[in-house]
Amino acid sequence: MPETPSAPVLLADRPGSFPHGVLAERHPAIIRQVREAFPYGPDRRRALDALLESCTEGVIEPLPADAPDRGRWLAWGLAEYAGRSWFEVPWLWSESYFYRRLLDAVGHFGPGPWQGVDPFRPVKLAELDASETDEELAALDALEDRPAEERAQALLHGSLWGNRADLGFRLSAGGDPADPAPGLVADDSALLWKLLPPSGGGTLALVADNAGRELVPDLLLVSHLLAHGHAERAVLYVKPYPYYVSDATTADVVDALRRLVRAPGAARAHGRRLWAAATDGRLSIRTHPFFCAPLPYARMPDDLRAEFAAATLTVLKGDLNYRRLVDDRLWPPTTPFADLTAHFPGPVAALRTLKSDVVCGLDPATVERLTAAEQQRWRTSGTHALIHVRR
Ligand SMILES: O=P(O)(O)OC[C@@]1(O)O[C@H](CO)[C@@H](O)[C@@H]1O
Repeated sequence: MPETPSAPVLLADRPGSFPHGVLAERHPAIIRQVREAFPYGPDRRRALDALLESCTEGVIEPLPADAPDRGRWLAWGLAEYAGRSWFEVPWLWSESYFYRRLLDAVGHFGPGPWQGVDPFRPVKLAELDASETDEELAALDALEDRPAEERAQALLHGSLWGNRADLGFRLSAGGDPADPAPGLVADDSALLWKLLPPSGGGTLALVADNAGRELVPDLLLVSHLLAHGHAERAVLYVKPYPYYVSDATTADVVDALRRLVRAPGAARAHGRRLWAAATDGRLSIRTHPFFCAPLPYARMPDDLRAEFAAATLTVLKGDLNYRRLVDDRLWPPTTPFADLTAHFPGPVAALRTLKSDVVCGLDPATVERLTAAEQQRWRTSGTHALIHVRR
């Protein structure tokens, strides 16, 4: 296979660019949101103010000498980047490290009263308990009398668009026959179903993204795939600690399962099936430090590589996982997904709404249509999505 020519690493050094806006506006807003969401004492508030100063006017600070994962972060690049501007190192690196520093500021790693407290729990619970979630779960009942194949496709789209926190169970029927799933810029779902056929058995690895209204449809998809034999086992990978505001942890999986079990109708049946699958081992929850690493998946450690190699298909959810899977560079959008994921062990799929600049695997006509209609906005507006699969 010809070597894929490289492309520039995405940086946040250009005011007006999307990455710059995330660091310069979104991160300060997140610090303020967290600071107001909890009755933190003066020490934590001072630490949050110091982080605000660092990430807007200052430089990347090292972790405290007693940080439990200091060695890991030094191996991930902290020795090289400490002392430099947040805006001049790879955007993926500085964005990811911001969340590690935020957890430090709120005392998440302890020791102390805030050890283990998720600073994003209020926003996660608000979303999970929102009335929209009730409506979206009620939509499941209308699915029940549809053919299994149609339910599978609708739940796949529910998981895909859940990444936009818009759970709309998009039935493939209805809509414009010419474009049954508006907003999809690439759709390899036919290959996904070839890799996960009904009664195919095997193991699905699903690398989750956000909690709440993305994790619920992810779990519903897993429930269907297990119930209809598309997979004999499912492994749900979540983050080892709170990350990127809404990324799912084990606590969030439990909250989502409880939300399903206490819902009426088909949602409750899914919840009970998933709870049983988790207790008998058909559904495992796993995590790994690398899911909070500021690095592309091409650099994953061997133990995680071996787990994915053993899966029939690994599905990575969301924008951040996509950026890490294909490497956060400004690739030509028509660069083949298979080329950029040749490093990944075993068949791999990405279900992602486009919320940042990186994209690949699009056909030229699609790029031309999108650019003519929206210049470059289609890359970051969250109104488009893709299903990429490489066998
Ligand atoms: O992985 P998710 O949750 O889909 O999205 C995460 C993310 O898109 O949010 C930020 C701004 O949208 C990006 O920097 C980052 O990639």
